[in-house]
Amino acid sequence: MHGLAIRTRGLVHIYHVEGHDVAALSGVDLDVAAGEVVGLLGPSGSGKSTLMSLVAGILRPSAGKVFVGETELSAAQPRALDSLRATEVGLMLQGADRNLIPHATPDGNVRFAQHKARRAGRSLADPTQILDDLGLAEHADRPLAELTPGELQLAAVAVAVSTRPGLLLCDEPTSQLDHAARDQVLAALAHVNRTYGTTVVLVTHDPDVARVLPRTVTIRDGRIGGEGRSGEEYAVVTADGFLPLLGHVRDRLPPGTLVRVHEVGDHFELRAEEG
Ligand SMILES: Nc1ncnc2c1ncn2[C@@H]1O[C@H](COP(=O)(O)OP(=O)(O)OP(=O)(O)O)[C@@H](O)[C@H]1O
Repeated sequence: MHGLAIRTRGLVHIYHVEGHDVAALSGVDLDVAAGEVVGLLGPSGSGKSTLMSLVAGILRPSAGKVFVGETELSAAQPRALDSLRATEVGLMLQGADRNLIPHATPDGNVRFAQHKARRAGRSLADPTQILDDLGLAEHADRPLAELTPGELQLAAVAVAVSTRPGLLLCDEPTSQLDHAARDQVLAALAHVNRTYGTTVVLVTHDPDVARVLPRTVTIRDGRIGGEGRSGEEYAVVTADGFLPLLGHVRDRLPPGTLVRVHEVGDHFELRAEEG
């Protein structure tokens, strides 16, 4: 069991595009424990993919810190980031085909994905075993063109976990799949988490997927806008003491509203000033 924890502090990312800046993340404090399964939710453009790329070490933050396990990615040398990506962090991009070599079989894909780690002297699970674990034993040697979308996504999971990473990041792993295939992919991710202790973070837009996850984190406008625990929504106090309002409350308390915070026994009440 060797899951990796994630910790981000004051994470900011700004893209510079044709002379102007786009702030994709504006201060994200996120803790994911080793061995957790967490869903990242949020509207299109809220910063989910940017956060995944920062945690994967593909992008460097404009400010703030990202830790994966003991490694501070924001301060790591390019070579250390390369090695982390080749062995410790598995990344599944959106769309199975972006994670697979088209002319190789599932078995060939897993072998190729293991190549760098094997050359570095790591002892790795046999590709047959990995594909068997994910229910792809019968398809190991078939051309990808003969596989269903669900089987292709399972092959992408096999590739992403081929070096037994401590952290698996998946960008919309169940989009464009029918319900049966979606459930198979979720079961495969749960299996990887349970069996290897891998920490799993997945981006999803599917409310049915969000509902079955033990924890969800919602990104809104480049910040953590709320968290869900088994379907219940919570606001989260940030490291610097801000409390983002959840959607429906936000609609009723426009910017500039004066709010009193009353301590009433063991709980707090928010009271908006009239007028
Ligand atoms: N390579 C880039 N160059 C410039 N701006 C970008 C780039 N990637 C993302 N952005 C901008 O950063 C913001 C956050 O984008 P990001 O892709 O992280 O959001 P997202 O929540 O993953 O969206 P989606 O659900 O549509 O994938 C958006 O305003 C987006 O336009």
